[in-house]
Amino acid sequence: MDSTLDQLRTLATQADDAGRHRVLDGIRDLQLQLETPHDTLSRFSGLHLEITAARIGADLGIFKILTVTDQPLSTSSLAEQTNASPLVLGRILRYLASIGMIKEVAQDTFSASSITKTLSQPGYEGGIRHFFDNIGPCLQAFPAFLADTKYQDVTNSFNTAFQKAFHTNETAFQWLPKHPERFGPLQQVMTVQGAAGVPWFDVFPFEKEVGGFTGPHVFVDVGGGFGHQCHAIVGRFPKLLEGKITLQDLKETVANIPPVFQGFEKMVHNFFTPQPIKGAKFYYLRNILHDWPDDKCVEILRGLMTAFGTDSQILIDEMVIPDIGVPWEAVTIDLTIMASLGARERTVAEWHKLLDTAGLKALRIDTYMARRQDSIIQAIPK
Ligand SMILES: C[S@@+](CC[C@H](N)C(=O)[O-])C[C@H]1O[C@@H](n2cnc3c(N)ncnc32)[C@H](O)[C@@H]1O
Repeated sequence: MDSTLDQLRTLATQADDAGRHRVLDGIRDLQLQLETPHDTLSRFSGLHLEITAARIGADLGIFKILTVTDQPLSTSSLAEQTNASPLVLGRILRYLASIGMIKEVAQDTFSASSITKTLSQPGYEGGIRHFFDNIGPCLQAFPAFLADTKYQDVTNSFNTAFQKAFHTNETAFQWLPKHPERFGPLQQVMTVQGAAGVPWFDVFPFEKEVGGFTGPHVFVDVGGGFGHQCHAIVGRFPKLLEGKITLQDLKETVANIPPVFQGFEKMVHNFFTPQPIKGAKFYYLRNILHDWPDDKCVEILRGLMTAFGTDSQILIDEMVIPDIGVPWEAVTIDLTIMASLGARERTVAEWHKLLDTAGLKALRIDTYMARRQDSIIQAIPK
């Protein structure tokens, strides 16, 4: 048995990303096939608890303490550092160890696993808080929301499970910025979302497409969050981009950008108003259109087109989901944004239709992450 597991581990660690996922998917399928009804029920019983315990671990700073210390710590030492009762903490620690978030190395003694180290970083801690605090209540409200609305398509960002969960008439992106303890984690997790794998500008021929463009604005990251994409691309193409790259987002985002993200101008801009930077080469939208139903996407795209010069184009950085066999990560996001935003992930046909309605056409689609079909859609006027 151990040697079979070792073989699988070797196979996964030596494979490329697609191969590693094939191993992971195989293990997942096998696990489901081997489950008894009791196992299925046990798995269900832990679904909410896993993210709840992660949230408690993050609140107490357990992941950071174990990562920074980088050596085994006893429950009593962790209790002292966190001001938690050793009795409560001990039970939480043994649960976290049982699901691999930390490692149990001896009785009442714990150390950091690779997952602990991941969860100690701001982006992933943001993920814990975002999924627990923002997404959790939406998913709790989702079944009743769908029943109330007779299971009709959810295409109105003012009428989703979000409004039911948070007792508001505002959209998520109107309400969340007024609640920094919830909006900050959303922005943090965006900085690491899709961070694995090849950057998009290694696949899309960025340098060639800039060509002989001489205007003052090469790249505008519209709704770019904390500017992690601006930071990455100016680092790769400093000569092309220094002084010619701008991040735009809501004022609550721009005011809180961590200093680690730098090398670009910052501008407060609401993308439902006309674009103030005229004639840029690229207007870049990453994970923006998947947050909105079609009519709102058309508004955003048309707002950008008011600023177009002769060389301007829009780069849409999104999933292009297949018609069949959509990977579970992609459908997870699809249902999450349906519940919280009234939005959707789109197939290639749906992208073409959306662009056509806005008066655009796709010149090319470059897929840079095969598994989720994360792609750059290069769009120009029809
Ligand atoms: C899903 S996040 C994507 C962030 C970033 N582009 C990325 O891919 O990591 C959506 C972003 O849109 C911003 N946003 C939402 N409504 C906006 C608006 N009306 N104008 C400008 N930005 C907005 C949010 O603040 C957030 O940064």
